[in-house]
Amino acid sequence: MFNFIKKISSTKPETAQQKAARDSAVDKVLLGYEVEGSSIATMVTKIEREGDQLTLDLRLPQNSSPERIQQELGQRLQPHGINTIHMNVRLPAAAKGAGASLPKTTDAMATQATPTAQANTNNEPPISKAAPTQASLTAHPRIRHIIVVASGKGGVGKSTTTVNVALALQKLGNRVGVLDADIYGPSMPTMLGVAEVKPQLENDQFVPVEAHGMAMLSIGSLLDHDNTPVAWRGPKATGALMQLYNQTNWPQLDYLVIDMPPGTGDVQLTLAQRIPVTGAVIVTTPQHIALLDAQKGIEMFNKTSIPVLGVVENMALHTCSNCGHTEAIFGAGGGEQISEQYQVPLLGQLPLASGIRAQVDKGVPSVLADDEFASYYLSIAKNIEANISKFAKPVDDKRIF
Ligand SMILES: Nc1ncnc2c1ncn2[C@@H]1O[C@H](COP(=O)(O)OP(=O)(O)OP(=O)(O)O)[C@@H](O)[C@H]1O
Repeated sequence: MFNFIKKISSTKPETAQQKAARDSAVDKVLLGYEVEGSSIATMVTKIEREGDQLTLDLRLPQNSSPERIQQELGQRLQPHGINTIHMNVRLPAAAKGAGASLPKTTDAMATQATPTAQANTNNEPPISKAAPTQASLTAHPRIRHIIVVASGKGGVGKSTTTVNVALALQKLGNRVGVLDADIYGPSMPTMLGVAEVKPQLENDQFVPVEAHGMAMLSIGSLLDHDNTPVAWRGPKATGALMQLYNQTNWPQLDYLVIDMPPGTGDVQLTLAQRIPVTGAVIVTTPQHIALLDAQKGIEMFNKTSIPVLGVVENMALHTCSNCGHTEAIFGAGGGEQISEQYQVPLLGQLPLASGIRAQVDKGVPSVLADDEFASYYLSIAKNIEANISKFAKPVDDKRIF
């Protein structure tokens, strides 16, 4: 694409600690800097830093001004020790003129305060859209449906639901894969009892781990023990997740179920823009605050044109194992209320039961154990299957992974 960048090595080598601190500061600046209402972090396709030199490959929206962005980013990054920013910019077709009309680089640079910034325009055919949209994405050639399981709030039982629903879909006769994209707390390997198994690499492609007949890959397998999830925020996290999706030798699957990180931040938004998702399942508890966050999740999926397949209300009721009394510990009717408000199906309500927790802790989720809770997850899986075909995406057979 753009030719450019001569790397100038920084004078003093950084310690690992300084490097992590500076990388994290850069990520924060990128996350906080918005271009036309979206964080620029969602537009970064490649990021490299060597000392005080930062190189960014960017896909910018049509009406953005690369020059202004360089300058403003430069001002924000200079306090964090970045003195030169190299920007490789791709603009959509209609904005080709805008790119071409950049002031002559040398003059512009001469008038800029340090840090200096260099933009390179692209000789390749420009992409036709500013940011990918769901409508522009075609299905993975070997994966029929991709379902993302999301929650607005952490700790509501999203991963427990993901693993059991995936196993239930398999029990219904489907070939199923699971992608654990929860950078803040990857738990699939433990819940599936394969925490010790590392994925292999074959011809630069990950080979998913076999877990009870499912193909499983977790972001957790890429994190070192001393690499805190915080260091994976922003562009790095998105890049790692896209790598897991793109550079994995996924077998032929009817469903790939993705356990998303909780919340509605940039990582979720980027995934929503780049992975061809058939639909989203939102997990919530009946708690007021969890419901508010679930609403945000639904709205994010609506904005990114991802169909919401439905809502799962987890920890809906608790039955006391001693006296048999049933109580709505986290409130009642929240899932129904959301499903009515947003006109999305209520896929199921799960009880708060120590048995559900105990089974995932053992690495043998309820559906595998075929315990008294398995039928709840099977019913949710059946509800998903009942409607999914109407949201299927067109297949692109030419795509090579
Ligand atoms: N229905 C349930 N009954 C009892 N315990 C449950 C239920 N669902 C989940 N849990 C337990 O609640 C805890 C949180 O669940 P889980 O890790 O699935 O949530 P999460 O939303 O994925 O969390 P995070 O956002 O941290 O990834 C776990 O200990 C899990 O075993």
